[in-house]
Amino acid sequence: MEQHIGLICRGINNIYTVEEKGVSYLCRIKGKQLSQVIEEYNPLAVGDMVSFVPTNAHEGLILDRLPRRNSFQRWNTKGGSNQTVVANMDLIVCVTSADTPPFRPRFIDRVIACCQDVDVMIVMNKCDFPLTEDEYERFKLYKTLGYRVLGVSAKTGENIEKLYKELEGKTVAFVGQSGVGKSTLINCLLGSDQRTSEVCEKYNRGRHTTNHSLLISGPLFTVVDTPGVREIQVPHRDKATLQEAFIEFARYAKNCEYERCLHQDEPGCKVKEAVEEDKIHYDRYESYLRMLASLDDKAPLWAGKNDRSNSWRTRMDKDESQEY
Ligand SMILES: Nc1nc2c(ncn2[C@@H]2O[C@H](COP(=O)(O)OP(=O)(O)OP(=O)(O)O)[C@@H](O)[C@H]2O)c(=O)[nH]1
Ligand SMILES: [Zn+2]
Repeated sequence: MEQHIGLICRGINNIYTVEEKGVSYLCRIKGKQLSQVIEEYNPLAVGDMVSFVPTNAHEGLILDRLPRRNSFQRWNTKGGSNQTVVANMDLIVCVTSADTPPFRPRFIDRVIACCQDVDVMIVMNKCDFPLTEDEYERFKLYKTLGYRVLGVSAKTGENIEKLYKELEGKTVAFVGQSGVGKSTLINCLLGSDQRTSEVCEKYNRGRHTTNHSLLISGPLFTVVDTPGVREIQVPHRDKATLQEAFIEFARYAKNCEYERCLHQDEPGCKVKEAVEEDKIHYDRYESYLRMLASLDDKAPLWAGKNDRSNSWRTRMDKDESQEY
């Protein structure tokens, strides 16, 4: 059988929509498991390229996942493993909102830490609501740190044109807390209500909540709408790599006394010193420490830890809801 290469546009209950040259196939994984992927919550994510064989004009079987260029991963508490939300993007757009839900900078910090080798841009939606001075300062900090930031309103149309320009020619994923307006913004940018109408028809309800990722090809850019989450946790990984998500640490970290300093309580830590001297924003440091602590609780199920009890699960669930 002839092998084809396609792009995963959607995955629901182990059935994946794979697109090749404008033709869609509904595919399952051949043999139910991809041989090379064992340690992850989900073997495939939207944005993955796969090899597959069509079984008829509309269906097929997935054989392999092609190597990923990058990914956006989070910790899946229930599954006790890392979950890839989306792969192979040119840009992750972290959508936040000025109000309802309120601005949560630590959520943004975690989104940044969930990006593996992919650029992130921070978009503040619902700018028709005012920010407090403190919130504004904390938002502006991302710009100072070198991130692209933009305030927009899907409701009034403010800066939508500018956002459009940022996305042109790219494949991007919108991620963020539930209710910040990801789907509304996408509809606004694509000039359609593709996402909302599709879900409304299917479930026959007015207000929709995105419950699975979907890749939508627009005329000038491609966008993935991801399900909103109430909380997000950074994936399990080597603790020493977490500081890569805090770019302002680097210039101080290189002078820390210990080579693998985690900037907690180590003597001669220059990062901590910089925090004390207000050279690093205290809230960002606090954000870092919380994420670092959360890594202690994460031992992936696949790492051979079979001693985890129900009390462990309960603790994790509680931690997640208390993360702010
Ligand atoms: N005031 C105001 N409301 C907005 C704006 N953008 C979206 N909303 C409203 O915010 C609510 C949530 O919007 P959604 O687009 O469903 O949010 P979402 O981020 O896709 O939510 P999930 O699907 O749960 O992830 C809706 O009632 C929108 O009408 C905005 O710019 N200003
Ligand atoms: Zn240090």
